[in-house]
Amino acid sequence: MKFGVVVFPGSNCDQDAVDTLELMGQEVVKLWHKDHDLQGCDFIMLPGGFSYGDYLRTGAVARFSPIMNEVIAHANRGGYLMGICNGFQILAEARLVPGVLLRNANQQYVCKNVYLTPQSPDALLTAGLDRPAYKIPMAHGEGRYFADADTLKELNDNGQVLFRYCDETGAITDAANPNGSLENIAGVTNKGKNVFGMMPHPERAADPLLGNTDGRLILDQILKAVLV
Ligand SMILES: NC(=O)CC[C@H](N)C(=O)O
Repeated sequence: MKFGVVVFPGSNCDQDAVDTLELMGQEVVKLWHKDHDLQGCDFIMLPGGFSYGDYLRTGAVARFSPIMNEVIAHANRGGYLMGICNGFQILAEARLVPGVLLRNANQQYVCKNVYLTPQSPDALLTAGLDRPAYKIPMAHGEGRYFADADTLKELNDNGQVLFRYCDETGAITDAANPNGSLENIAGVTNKGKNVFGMMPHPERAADPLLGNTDGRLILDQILKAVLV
């Protein structure tokens, strides 16, 4: 599987994503936001950062970058696409996943480790995860997931919630919700389950040198797509 990591002006987790995917033994190229060529990549990753300085709303400008035409076409063809943090914000702005990311409830940028419990029984990213909780770092100011009641019902009914914030035992509590996200939602997928968005950063917890490899356990799930 060939991976492409899109670089927008203001991306700052693109190299973390590349390093992690290389650590996982994958072929990976960077894709410049002004290009129109996905270079034959099977899996596109939108990395974290502050694309276009987070002006207007996070992800609102990047969503109109030239390469997004091809990224959207790729997703609409059923191609795999994942957005992490700012990448998730861009996916939401592009309406490739349901819902929006609002300013954190405490109005602050929050940077800390959180626990995530996998929810979707049949999404590529979560179906094979068997632990109650994974420790993953988060770092954002606009990560409060929100969707209207109908959308929320649809997400729950279709198994489109990927992760919820929880405590270290996997219990989904208000105290474990770091940003006021609706129903502790930390990540969602689209109806076709080929587009994944999550706020915390698995790629920052994937190298043993960094002392936490829970993120690697999550990202390894992607590789199952090559085996089927
Ligand atoms: N690490 C990130 O991608 C977070 C930055 C993001 N633009 C924010 O909400 O603050």
